[in-house]
Amino acid sequence: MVTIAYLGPPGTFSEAAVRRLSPAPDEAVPTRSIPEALDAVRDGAVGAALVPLENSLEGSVPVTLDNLLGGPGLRVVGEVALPVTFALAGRGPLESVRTVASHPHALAQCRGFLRAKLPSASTVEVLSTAAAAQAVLDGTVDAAVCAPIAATALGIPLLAENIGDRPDTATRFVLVVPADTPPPAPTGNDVTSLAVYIAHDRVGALLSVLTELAVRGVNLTRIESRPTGERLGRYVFLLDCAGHVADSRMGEALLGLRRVCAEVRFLGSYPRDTDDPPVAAPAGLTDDDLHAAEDWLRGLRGGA
Ligand SMILES: O=C(O)C(=O)Cc1ccccc1
Repeated sequence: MVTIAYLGPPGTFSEAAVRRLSPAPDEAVPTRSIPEALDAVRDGAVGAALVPLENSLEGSVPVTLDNLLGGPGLRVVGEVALPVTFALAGRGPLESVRTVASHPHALAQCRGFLRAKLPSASTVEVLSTAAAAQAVLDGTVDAAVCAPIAATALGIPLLAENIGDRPDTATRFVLVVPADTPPPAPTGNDVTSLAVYIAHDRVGALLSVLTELAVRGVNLTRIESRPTGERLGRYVFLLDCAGHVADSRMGEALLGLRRVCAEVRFLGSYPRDTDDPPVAAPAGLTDDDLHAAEDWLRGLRGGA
């Protein structure tokens, strides 16, 4: 039985994402914070953690990225893309709300509503959307931005529904396990996540990273930088590349990156949670083209 830690308490979007993996009820373990969920994997207290990584509107969840990069011993083996809709829950009426609590990412995605409808309310950042609903129940804040189900479970009235700045946002969660776990088998629609430390004293260092991928026909699906924390001007680049470490093209690209970067950390290869097919490799850059070229070279060298 693999137990999965998630950002609790029950009623968070993280719990909804965990349920998509269908663990038995006692196999999903709520934690107070995202670092606690990841540390529970490092300590061996649970077999895996499912943590939010990025949102289609607000971008990355820095605490997840920084914890994955800052600490050793973790690997990504899966993802869940979850549509999220936000409600305002609290004791009404709406005009009497003075304080609104939620997870920072949820508050950020409802900025338009909060500015328009509650311009003089103060926002209070808490560890999760369900913790915000609990704070309403405890009487420490007037309202929470949370999933409708979190409010209903606690018997808190909904003051407004679908309050996100866009109706169609999705959050991407990643399934994280101990680093000595081998990657799952390739499916043909996979993603490989890397942390790349460029050679800072080289002009064009980032361009050479992108070139190593492009010339091998590896499609970059996400790139962002985070400060390394060493000093101003030092960044690590987080790349998501379409493909699996077992694919020939990806292997070639990794060999290239290893040669031009100060450090390359492999964070994992795992199936994409999408119905969209992968972008096809350009002509001449498929794995078959690569194998044909390898055969040709072997022939030149007098091999079989
Ligand atoms: O607080 C939650 O419910 C979470 O799971 C984190 C989160 C917050 C906002 C959008 C998606 C996930």
